[in-house]
Amino acid sequence: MADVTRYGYLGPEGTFTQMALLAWSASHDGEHVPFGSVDSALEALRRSEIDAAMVPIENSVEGGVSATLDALASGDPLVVIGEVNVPITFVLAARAGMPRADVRAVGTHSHAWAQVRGWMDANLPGAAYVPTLSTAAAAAGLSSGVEQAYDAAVCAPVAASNHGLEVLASDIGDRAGAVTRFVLVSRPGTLPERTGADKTTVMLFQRHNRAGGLLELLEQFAVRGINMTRLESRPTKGSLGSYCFSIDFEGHVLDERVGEALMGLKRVCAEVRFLGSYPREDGAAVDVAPLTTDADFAGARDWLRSLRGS
Ligand SMILES: O=C(O)C(=O)Cc1ccccc1
Repeated sequence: MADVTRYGYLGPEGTFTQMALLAWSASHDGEHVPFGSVDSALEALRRSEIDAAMVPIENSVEGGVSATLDALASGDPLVVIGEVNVPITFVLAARAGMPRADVRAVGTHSHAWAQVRGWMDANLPGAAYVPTLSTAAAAAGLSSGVEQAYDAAVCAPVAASNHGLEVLASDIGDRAGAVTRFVLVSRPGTLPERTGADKTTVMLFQRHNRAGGLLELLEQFAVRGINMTRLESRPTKGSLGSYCFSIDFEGHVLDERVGEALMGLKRVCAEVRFLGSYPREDGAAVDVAPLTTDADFAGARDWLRSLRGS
């Protein structure tokens, strides 16, 4: 019997991360294994207990998901092999019979809370926020029969119905059209094919904190016509004021211009963590700038070789 791919995800059932994995598995078979946190899923992946893990990486309202960016920045290397964008809608749910006006504390994931704060201020001012490991964990807590520190949950509609909760308000996100981007992470050794519509993710550690230091990193992309799609700084956690940069950019490690940019970064950075090249979910082909095609780079390399007589 062929081995079954084991996909971990931030669970339990009913999380937005599970929705991303279900979207992925429409075209990829496998077994789905829930984990209580992003860290525990990625650690299980590092220990080879699962083959890949679906985790949230950024959303259109709150920006980067620090737990994921930090877990990818240290520890044994992992690589992104795919991405899934999920439209997010939140409901406020509680045990049957709980009047909305009586809600005193709301349990949810920090990223969900950040996206409904405006609605909460306007509709339940004074309600306390109780952080939970995921939106679905907040819903599960209410139906568990165990006393919770909150009396309502912000979660996906499916999590409310899975747990027999009553929806007190729908579509409570502050921004219509909010989208979260999830990535499927695996161990190095799996390099998805180049499609011409790819992204690459890296984590860059600066050698020196000095004037123009960040510019020195960014110009490695600019001079090779590479467009960045996400740039975030994260503390290295070594000392106050010391940062590393998490960057997504268009292109695949097999593209000549990307290879040259990575070599430039390797020269000027203290450390370059390659976090994978993978197809864009939207399939939008990279717009290759003039004079940065594979042929342009190969031509220049052949010319140098001829000067060197090799
Ligand atoms: O808690 C969840 O359901 C998650 O999958 C994490 C999350 C939370 C809020 C928005 C997007 C993802």
